[in-house]
Amino acid sequence: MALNRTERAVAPDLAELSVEERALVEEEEAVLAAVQAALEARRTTLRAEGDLVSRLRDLRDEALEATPKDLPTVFQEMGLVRAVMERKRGDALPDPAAPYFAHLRVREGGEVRDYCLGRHTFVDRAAGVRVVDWRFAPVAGLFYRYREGEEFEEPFPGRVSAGVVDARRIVVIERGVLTRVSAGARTVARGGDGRWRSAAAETAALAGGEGTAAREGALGTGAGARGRAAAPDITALLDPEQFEAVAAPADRPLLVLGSAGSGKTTVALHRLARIAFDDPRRFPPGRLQVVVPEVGLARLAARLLEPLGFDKAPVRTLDTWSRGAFQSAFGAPPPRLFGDTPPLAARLKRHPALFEILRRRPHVARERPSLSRLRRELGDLFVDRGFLETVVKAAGGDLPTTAIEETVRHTRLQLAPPSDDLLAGVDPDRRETLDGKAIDEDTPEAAAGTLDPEDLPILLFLSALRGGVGGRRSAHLVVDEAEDVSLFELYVLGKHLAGRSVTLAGDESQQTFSSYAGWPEALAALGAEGAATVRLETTYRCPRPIAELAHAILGPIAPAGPPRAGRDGAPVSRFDFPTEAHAHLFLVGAIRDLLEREPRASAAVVCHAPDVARGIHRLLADLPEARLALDGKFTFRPGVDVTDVASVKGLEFDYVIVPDATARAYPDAEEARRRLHVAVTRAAHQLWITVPGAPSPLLRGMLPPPASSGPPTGR
Ligand SMILES: Nc1ncnc2c1ncn2[C@@H]1O[C@H](COP(=O)(O)OP(=O)(O)OP(=O)(O)O)[C@@H](O)[C@H]1O
Repeated sequence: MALNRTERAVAPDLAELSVEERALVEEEEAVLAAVQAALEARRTTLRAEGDLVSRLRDLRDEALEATPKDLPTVFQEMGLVRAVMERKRGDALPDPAAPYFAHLRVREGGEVRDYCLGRHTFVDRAAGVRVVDWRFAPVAGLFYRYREGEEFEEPFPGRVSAGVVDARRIVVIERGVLTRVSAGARTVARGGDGRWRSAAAETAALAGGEGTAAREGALGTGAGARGRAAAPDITALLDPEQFEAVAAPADRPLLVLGSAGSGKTTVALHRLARIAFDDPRRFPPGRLQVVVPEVGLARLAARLLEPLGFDKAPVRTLDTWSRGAFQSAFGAPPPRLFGDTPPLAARLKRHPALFEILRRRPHVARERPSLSRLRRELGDLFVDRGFLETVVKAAGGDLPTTAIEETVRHTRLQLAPPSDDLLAGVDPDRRETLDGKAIDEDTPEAAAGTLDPEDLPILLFLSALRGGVGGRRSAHLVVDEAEDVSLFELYVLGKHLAGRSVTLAGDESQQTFSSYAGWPEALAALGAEGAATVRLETTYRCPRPIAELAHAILGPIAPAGPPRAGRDGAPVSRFDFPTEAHAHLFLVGAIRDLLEREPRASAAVVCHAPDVARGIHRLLADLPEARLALDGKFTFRPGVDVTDVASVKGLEFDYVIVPDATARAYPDAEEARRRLHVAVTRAAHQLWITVPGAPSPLLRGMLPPPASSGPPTGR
């Protein structure tokens, strides 16, 4: 039987696709081939420029030895070579291994044009190739604002362009090879075997067949399996709402709100990149600043900024930033800090009530007070019971009265002279204990002569209030996870900003300190009143079952309205055990199994406290892919990070295990609700919860598995 033309033409790697899907892949492969050929041609020309450089060098040598008669000819040729070089020099070219991440085809009048969106601009008009930087306003506007098939009208330089979006595709190119194409709801991907499949078929193949993917009781959904095409570049995925926030005018402060995983960090960092692109003279890299509360998020933000063009990322944690600001303000590094502020004293020192009282306090000094005077003043306030009572009262029940005594006692210890001073005449050897430690280490006296980390922003605030700040000012500032940034910190950050170009991103449901005062108050402290506000509505990180559970965990403090999850996903699994030992053994087996099956996956065991993390990590210590990641020390490599809630804010993992959802770890209290909510919303694909002992009341509504079935074994 004779084959018709279409059947005969099917290449084996496209055989599993429908006719439309095949056409899609063939079209995108043609676009890629054209871009790569044009890039290769340009590179050849630039290589010739290398020849020109050596020719210029030779001509210089000739000029040194040339006779006066020959000299004009040599100079003339040097001039010619230089002119040719100037003409050929272009900006950095796109990387041929991944030259762009999206393709847009527009029809305007009778003319059809293809644009590829990438991180550099490269145009070869003769070849019809236009790779355009995503930050370039006119084309980006078309790509992010319109869907395939829609009519558009957008201002282009000097004209208004109107037409139809013929094609809008997101592509993944890995090592120069097209591996994924999405057009609207349709996605096709190239598997590890080189064959193209539709995305649904791809998932089933990776996870062992339809119906078994992401099944309850099995850890892993195939997200980290070998041979799976990479996910699209996040810059290609920005939704219209996110793009409007990214494109918001540079000089108006912007407040970005949204639930966990709705893209707040993504938007804030893309906005920074776009602002810097639009006006590089006003916003050079050295005058951009990103400040976040935690080390883990600082590391992540630096990684996210790399593809946006920032090799040396301007990211700092609040702690590092305030140390630097301290040095600028007082001309000296901060004094010795006490690492373990009693919790209630720490809460009081970060509380909005204290900020408000200090802000309103009349002060008579005309000039900026010295550091020692400010330290004395602060010390006096923190041992003044009357003053502290006013603060606690102003906190309206948010601070217990016991905070007063705890603060007074702790400050007294800090104000005492250090034992080094008292023991000045004593032989140094006798100032050590038997185990070689300083005589007051691990004793209450260790606080003597120290400040708390929480004191630095207060001192900076008091200093700024009375005489400005030192150091260079930023041209644009991003503050992420702003719900955990105190008003003192925001005030001082604001004073270090040259204008009003700032993005504040946060989610009040994720506050883990007592410092959150409300967004209007935060903006006022920062000096960013009148900010435009955008509330991102879609939860992208977590699939629906996790987003719904996270909402239920917040209970009475959840925002109104259920979360809008971007996609469906594996159900959340809960396993109950009589003891911690049983639970740990089970988890360790499941993790070992996962690492074998999905070596490219990232997983996190998010414990309520560091000592639980240390215990679980000991059971996995023989695996190089299992890392204890406390204090934000994440490497973002595949494998499993065993960590605690305090370290994971702002981060995400393919799979998350909460190993200790007990009533003791997560009681029915607002703080526990927020902490468990932060833990579960780190999961991008699947969430497991184990309960060793009495279950947390926050899991109400999430039924344990039927007793008869019991937890599955890890292997
Ligand atoms: N439009 C989008 N389409 C698909 N994925 C997106 C989109 N926007 C963001 N994401 C992805 O969602 C995840 C969460 O984004 P991001 O970290 O910016 O959210 P967030 O709101 O800052 O989260 P958190 O509140 O937990 O800090 C990231 O993996 C990001 O790449």
